[in-house]
Amino acid sequence: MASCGLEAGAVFESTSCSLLSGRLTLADMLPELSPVLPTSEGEQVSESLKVYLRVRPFSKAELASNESQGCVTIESSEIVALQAPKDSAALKNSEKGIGQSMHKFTFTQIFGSETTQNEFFDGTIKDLLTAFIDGQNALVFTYGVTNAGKTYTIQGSSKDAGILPRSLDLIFNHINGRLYLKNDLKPHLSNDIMKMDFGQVEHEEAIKSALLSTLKEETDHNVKASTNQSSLKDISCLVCPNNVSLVCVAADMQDCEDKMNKDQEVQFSVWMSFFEIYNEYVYDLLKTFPSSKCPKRPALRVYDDQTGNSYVRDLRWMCVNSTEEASKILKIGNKNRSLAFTKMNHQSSRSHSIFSIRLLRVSVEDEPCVLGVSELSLCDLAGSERCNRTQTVGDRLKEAGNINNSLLILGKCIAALKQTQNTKGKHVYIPFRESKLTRLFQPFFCGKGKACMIVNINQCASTYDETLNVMKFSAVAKQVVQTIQPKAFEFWTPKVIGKDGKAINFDANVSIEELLSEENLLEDEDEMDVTTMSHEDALKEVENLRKKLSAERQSKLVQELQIRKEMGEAMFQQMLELEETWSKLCEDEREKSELLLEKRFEMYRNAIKQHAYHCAMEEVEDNYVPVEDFLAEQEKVKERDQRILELEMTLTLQKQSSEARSDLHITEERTSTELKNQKIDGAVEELQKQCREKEELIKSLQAQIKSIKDESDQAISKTNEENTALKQLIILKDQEIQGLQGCVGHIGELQAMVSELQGKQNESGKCSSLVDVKQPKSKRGLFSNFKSTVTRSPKSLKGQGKSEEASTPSRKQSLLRKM
Ligand SMILES: Nc1ncnc2c1ncn2[C@@H]1O[C@H](COP(=O)(O)OP(=O)(O)OP(=O)(O)O)[C@@H](O)[C@H]1O
Repeated sequence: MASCGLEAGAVFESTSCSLLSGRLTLADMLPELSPVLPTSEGEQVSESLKVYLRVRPFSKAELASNESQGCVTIESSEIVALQAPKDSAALKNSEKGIGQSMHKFTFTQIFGSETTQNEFFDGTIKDLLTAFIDGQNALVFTYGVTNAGKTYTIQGSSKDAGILPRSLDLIFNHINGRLYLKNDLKPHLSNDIMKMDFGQVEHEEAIKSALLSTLKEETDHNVKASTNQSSLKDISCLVCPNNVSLVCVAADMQDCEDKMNKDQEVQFSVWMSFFEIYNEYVYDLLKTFPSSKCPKRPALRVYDDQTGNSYVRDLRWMCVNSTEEASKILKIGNKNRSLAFTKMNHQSSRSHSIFSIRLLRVSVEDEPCVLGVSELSLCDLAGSERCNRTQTVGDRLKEAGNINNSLLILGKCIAALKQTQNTKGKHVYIPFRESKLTRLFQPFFCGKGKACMIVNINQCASTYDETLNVMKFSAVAKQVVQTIQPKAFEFWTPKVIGKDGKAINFDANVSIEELLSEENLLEDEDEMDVTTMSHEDALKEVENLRKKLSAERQSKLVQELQIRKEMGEAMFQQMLELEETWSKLCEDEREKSELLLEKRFEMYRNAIKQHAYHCAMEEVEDNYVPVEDFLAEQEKVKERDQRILELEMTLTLQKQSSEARSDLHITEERTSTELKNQKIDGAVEELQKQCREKEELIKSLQAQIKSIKDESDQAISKTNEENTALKQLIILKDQEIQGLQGCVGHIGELQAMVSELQGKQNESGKCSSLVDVKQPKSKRGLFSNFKSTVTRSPKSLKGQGKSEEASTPSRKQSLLRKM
């Protein structure tokens, strides 16, 4: 077997040079690949990029909010029509005469809203999977606005699995008992294989067990149940009772199966990786999430290998032995994905997630030998969206910016690829390296494998404009013709890396295992020597190894410096070229614009001259007079001038005589004015005198008013004081009256008692009658007088004067004493 890996590397090295120059075209790359490819079995195939459309059904909420306005009509299995709804920018533009309100697009195949996951899988990537199992690389990516059903298409729901779990199931069904269980061959870099020793295999197993243990026991059951019963319920139709894949019933797969059966010594090793590109950083989704102490996820870097192909460095590749195991790992990866709640999708993918499967075909006829490796990548792109529609702010806004940027670059690459086809032979810059996503997609678009695009759309009127953009993008993508290099396992043997990281070269007659075992033997010998070595020898050996290491490091450093220098020189050269081109362009432009300016000046100058000439001519025409008329007019003017002179002289004479007369008149007027002024002065003096007298009178009157006012103020304050005293007196009197009124009530009672006693006296005897009669008389008189006093109104009391007031308290006291 030839060491095709190295040859392929050599081919791609020239490609990487093209990349350095920044001008990479399909036309550049593909012919260079052809010499290493066989022409008999595998000729390069050119076909249009397959673009499938899937239309998502309306949700209940969308139907309720009048989103269904008949925007999307599937006319046939390949043609779909889009009609702009009211309020959409497309309709408004078409009303203004920009663009149309109706668009038609063709796709490889269109799947309506009623399409099941199974039908979709069968109609799209099943053939691609056949090629993948057969050794072909493949890329499937979904594209569409947010909430269009991309994740649903790739992963599906717990009840209805998407294309990814179905693909896994199909692959494992196909392998069906031909799994390479040693698991000591691991994918390395972009297309190589690493041979692992027992310890490394055990380490890999431990990592897998640790990862799987993060799913709880309970979850494990659920995954098993859902994978086996629910999610793979539909897939079960793919699997026969005797566990033979139904997919292989297809003619081509049957061929493949026959081929495999012929070669029962071929086994498969399945490896998977899962990572996301979030805000232009690559994160491994299969590495356990960091603790709360260290919440930052470590980002991975994208590198190019010797062949010029990009790969994610330190990405975790996991060996999987069954669909169940793969589903669990997928579930763990999904948990680590960057999802967020947006206005349009409660579980919106904020990153591009790439799930890759590498299938290693291992021949175990005599000794294990890697025949080939193929890769299937399924990419769930983040939604293309307008920031304001999803109401994005803060982190969401940043995410949207990065998402839109990488999708924009993807669009540019696809447009450039299409342009490459139209301008054969011409260099077209394809900006693959401007985003991580396109950098990793590059090999698939450049012949390394088949790419297939799934466009997801919803039918909502509110997202019509974005959907239209997606459709326009897919229309361009559909025109891209892929030139796929035939890469059957037999023709593309990967480079096998030994334990020391160096490539193991082997010829067709020596199996890889033999080579590796030879190397291991040597290593074993070394190891044995070490254990039996004396202390001095061991130290010497260590010293030896240290020297080797430093020499190795130095050579690597020199290599790196060389590469850097070359790259620097290449870039410098490129920059010089660019500068030269630009300065030439600038010079040309300057000359052109100077010429143009000169021409314009000349034009303006001529125009101004002509204008001035025309004006002058018009003026001459307007003012044209015959010579005779002109002379006659001049005569008239002369006569007029003479006449004016005469008149002026007459006027001067008249002025002089009138001035003499006016001088006399002025002298007379002055005399009379002086007399008048004297009279006025006398009158003024008299008036001033009168004014002074009046002012004095006013002053004396003001003094009188002031004194009167003072007096009246005094009187008022006196009266106020008297009033206050009187009011206090009234209050006292009122209090007295109230006291007396209380006494009156008591007196009434006493009177009643007296009259009762009188009655008793009258009855008791005549002898005491004289004494009894005298006493009541005097008492009655006193009380009646007292009563009349107290019942008198306070007003009448006030009227009695101050003398009475003074005697009141003493009277009151005497009364009370009597009582
Ligand atoms: N064909 C379909 N049938 C039924 N439901 C669907 C279908 N496609 C999508 N859905 C549903 O629509 C919703 C949005 O789908 P999904 O999350 O896959 O969108 P998305 O395009 O991945 O969005 P984002 O880009 O924001 O992640 C989900 O609730 C999903 O279950």
